[in-house]
Amino acid sequence: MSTPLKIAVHGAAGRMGRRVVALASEDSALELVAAMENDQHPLLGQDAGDLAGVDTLDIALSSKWPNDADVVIDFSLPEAIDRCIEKCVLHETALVVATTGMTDAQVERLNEASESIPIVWAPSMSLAVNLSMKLAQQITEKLLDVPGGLDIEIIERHHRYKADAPSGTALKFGDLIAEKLGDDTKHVHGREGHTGQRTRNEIGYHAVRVGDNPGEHTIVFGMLGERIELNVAASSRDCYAAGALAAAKWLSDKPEGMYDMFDVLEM
Ligand SMILES: NC(=O)C1=CN([C@@H]2O[C@H](COP(=O)(O)OP(=O)(O)OC[C@H]3O[C@@H](n4cnc5c(N)ncnc54)[C@H](OP(=O)(O)O)[C@@H]3O)[C@@H](O)[C@H]2O)C=CC1
Ligand SMILES: O=C(O)C1=N[C@H](C(=O)O)C[C@H](O)C1
Repeated sequence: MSTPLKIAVHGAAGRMGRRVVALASEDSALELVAAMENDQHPLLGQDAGDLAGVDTLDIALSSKWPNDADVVIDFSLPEAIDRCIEKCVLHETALVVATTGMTDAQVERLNEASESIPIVWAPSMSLAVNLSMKLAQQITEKLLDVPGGLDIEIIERHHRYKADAPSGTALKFGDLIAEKLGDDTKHVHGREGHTGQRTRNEIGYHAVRVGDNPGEHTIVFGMLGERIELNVAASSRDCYAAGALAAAKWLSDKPEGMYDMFDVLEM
């Protein structure tokens, strides 16, 4: 039997962090070596397994950075990401970044970090979402010159607690579709008032926040006379947690560089 991969979870007491800890605890190829949170977190000191609703793992929630992790999996907040990047570079630890809503400056720092450590960065770790992204590109390509023109709108739905809008996934859907539409694509966020007619080259984004929805994206391809709606919806957070763990395993033998879930899933 080979040695388990040592993983640390950053944001371990969060909604996603707890699911990553829970799924990792069931996987003999993985060993949780640290569960990190901010230094003011009220649950510091509690066992990560207990918090995740699985067996006690003897790993206390802590703000201390581990020095024995092979891969850090980050599901935290933009406020927390800078320290995470710094520490991974310092300890030469591979990093899976799932956090969304980062600033351009943070993305730049992440790219710089990828010159010295391997990083997987994706706004959605879900297999179905990443597959849908490829399908959205194919549909766009096929419909580009449809008579009467093509209108693309992205509707995302998430739980009421989500802090960023639109979702990182919606933005990535938009960027990938824009690659097919052309350089003059305009990204339009919501509409209100006397907007005038829709222009040909825009992608509209609409963020819905309702109840406990773990994440749903609908890409509407509207034409004159018919429409396609590509819908991908999570029924639990485990699709993201499982994807992040697969990314950690995939990343463990990779050289420094920036990778995404298309690389992990070989799409
Ligand atoms: N790529 C993907 O597949 C997915 C990405 N996400 C993204 O992951 C992120 C987390 O989502 P979710 O779990 O729902 O959010 P939560 O708010 O439940 O979890 C974030 C956790 O990070 C903690 N945190 C805050 N500051 C720090 C710090 N300095 N160091 C360590 N941890 C810290 C928070 O603590 P506190 O409560 O004290 O603030 C909280 O426990 C979001 O950006 C979300 O969009 C979510 C799902 C899938
Ligand atoms: O905050 C969430 O919950 C999610 N965030 C990610 C995003 O912003 O794209 C991924 C997923 O949709 C769930």
